Amino acid sequence: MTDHARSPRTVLAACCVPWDDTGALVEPLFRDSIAGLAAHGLRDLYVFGTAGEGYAVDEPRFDHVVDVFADEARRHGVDPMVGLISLSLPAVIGRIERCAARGIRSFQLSLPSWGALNDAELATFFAETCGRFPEAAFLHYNLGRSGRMLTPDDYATLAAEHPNLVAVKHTRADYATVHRLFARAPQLRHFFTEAMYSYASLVGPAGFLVSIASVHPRLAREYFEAGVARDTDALMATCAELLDLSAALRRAVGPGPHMDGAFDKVFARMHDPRFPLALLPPYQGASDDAYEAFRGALRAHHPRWLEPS
Ligand SMILES: N[C@@H](CC=O)C(=O)O
Repeated sequence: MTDHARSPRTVLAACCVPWDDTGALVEPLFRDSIAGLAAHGLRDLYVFGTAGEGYAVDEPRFDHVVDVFADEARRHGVDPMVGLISLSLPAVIGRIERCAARGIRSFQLSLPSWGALNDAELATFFAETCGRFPEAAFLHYNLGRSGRMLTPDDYATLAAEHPNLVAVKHTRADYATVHRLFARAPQLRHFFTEAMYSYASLVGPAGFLVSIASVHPRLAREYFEAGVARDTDALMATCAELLDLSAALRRAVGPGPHMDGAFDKVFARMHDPRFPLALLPPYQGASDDAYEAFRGALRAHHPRWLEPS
C-alpha cells in the first residue's frame, strides 16, 4: 500500500484533564495519566480536543494545562499536540503564539462554530493558521459540532495550499468518503476512530484515533497493527467487541451527559481510580455509578479488556 502522508501512521490519543471541585487542574493526576499513556505505548498525545474540554477552558487554564502537558509529554519523549477550539480567530492565533513561545509546534485545528464558514471564510481561517505559522504542523479536527464538515475535495485544495497541513481527525465518514479521502488528499494522514478504522485500514494507510479501546492500550495497539497488516479477521473480531463496549458504555452513562469528556473520563478512571469524572461547567460528566456499571459490564462480557495491559 503506497503511503505519501506528511505525518506518521500512528495511534492518536486524547488526554483528559482532571479538575478539582473548584475547576482547578489536579496537576499530579494529569501528569500520571500522561505518563501512563506514554508508558503503555500511546505516544501520539494531544490535549484540548472535545474529550480534553478544549471548548471550555479560559486563557489562564489553557496556559496552565499546556505548560504541564508539554513538560510531562517531553519527559517521556512525546511531542505534545495542542488543540485549538474557539469562536474567535484572534484567540486561536494568540494561543498558537503562546504555545509557539513554549516550543510547541503541533496543533489541532477546529473551525469556529457559531456559524458554518463559507468557502472564503474557510480559506481565510487556514491562511491565518497554517499560512501564518509555516514552521508549525497542523491536524484538522473534522467534526459536526463545528458546523461544517470538510469534504475530500476541500482537503485536496487545502493540502495543496498548505504544506504544513499534515493530518485530519475524522469523527464521521462513510465508506465512499473514506475512499475519496485517500484518493483526493493522500498527502494527509487520515485518522479514524474504532468503528471506521477497520474498514479504512483495509483500503488505505489509515491512522487510528483511539477512543474506547484506550481502556486497554495493548489491545488498542494490536487493533492498530491488525490494520497495518490488513488482517481482516483480527480487525473484524476486535471491531465487533469494540462496538459492544461502546454500547455498554452508552447504556451505563445514560442519556444525560453528551460531551466526549463524560465518556473519556470513564476510560481515564479505569487506569487511575482517583481520576475525577467532572467536566468544567456547565457540562455534565458521568456519575460514579455509571463508571461502576461500565466496569461491571466489561467484567461480565468482555473480561479481556479489564486484564492488566
Ligand atoms: N473524543 C475525541 C475525538 C474522537 O472522536 C476528542 O476529544 O478529540
